[in-house]
Amino acid sequence: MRLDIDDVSVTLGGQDVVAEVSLTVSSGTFTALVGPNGSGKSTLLRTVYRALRPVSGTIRLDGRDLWSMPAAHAARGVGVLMQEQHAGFEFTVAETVALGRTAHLGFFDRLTTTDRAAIAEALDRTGLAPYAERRVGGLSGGERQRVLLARALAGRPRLLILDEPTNHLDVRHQLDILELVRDLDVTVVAALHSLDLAATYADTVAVLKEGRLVAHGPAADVLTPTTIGEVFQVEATVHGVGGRPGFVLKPRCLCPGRPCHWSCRTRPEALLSDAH
Ligand SMILES: Nc1ncnc2c1ncn2[C@@H]1O[C@H](COP(=O)(O)OP(=O)(O)OP(=O)(O)O)[C@@H](O)[C@H]1O
Repeated sequence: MRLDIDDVSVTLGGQDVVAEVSLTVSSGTFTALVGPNGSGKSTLLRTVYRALRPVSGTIRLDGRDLWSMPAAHAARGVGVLMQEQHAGFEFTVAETVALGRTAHLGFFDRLTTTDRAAIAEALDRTGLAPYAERRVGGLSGGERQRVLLARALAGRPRLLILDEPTNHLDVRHQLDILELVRDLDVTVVAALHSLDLAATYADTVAVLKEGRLVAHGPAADVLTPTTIGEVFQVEATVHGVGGRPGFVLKPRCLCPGRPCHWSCRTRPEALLSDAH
């Protein structure tokens, strides 16, 4: 599924949280969304799965306007793994993953053979088949994250929206989840904090700063020391890893000659005050 975000802006609490973002994600490709805390990544993703309506701009899925199509139709095509999403602790893993079929069912419909096959496939892909009858409440944070991914996959989406999918996961499971996602035959847009993971797994990287898209393209073109430095306020050294960039980062200190202070990085204006 091709995703076209065209000139999208979102205002929340009187602030422009996303401003005039245009981004095209080709069918079957993986785009990583990176940017500092509060740069608008989650907000932009929320507009793509119809949790938030932009104040202006359009979002199209395979050329069709997202907000003109029936909600159920949009939900069938788009799988979502949100940040800090709650999985009902009292449900079993299989029951939770089955909820991923909701958009395909009528109100009183029972699960069909197709639904059951999709659920089994999602459990299998995420390595959760042996956990199917366990209660979600008894799982670790990382295992719960995989359950939520399985739930998203059970809907057999053509576009997968992931907001920090590697949260709570150990390094091995971070790699596993991104390998899995990359190898799916779906379009993926994932907010990631790790530049290394973004560079390793994404076909393209989109960089947000203060709600604006400042760069989009292959990681090697986009994640340069200059761009990383300007966007994240860090000193970046970029080195090649198997044709993909890898990064060594250290804080950029703006208070030369004095011991560096947290506020120099978070509030440069504090440098001017006596309090610093
Ligand atoms: N309902 C709201 N009202 C006012 N401001 C909001 C609201 N929701 C989000 N914001 C603000 O919008 C900005 C962008 O938030 P968003 O969650 O999209 O950022 P993010 O890039 O995903 O951040 P993080 O990396 O910390 O998850 C933040 O400054 C946030 O405080």
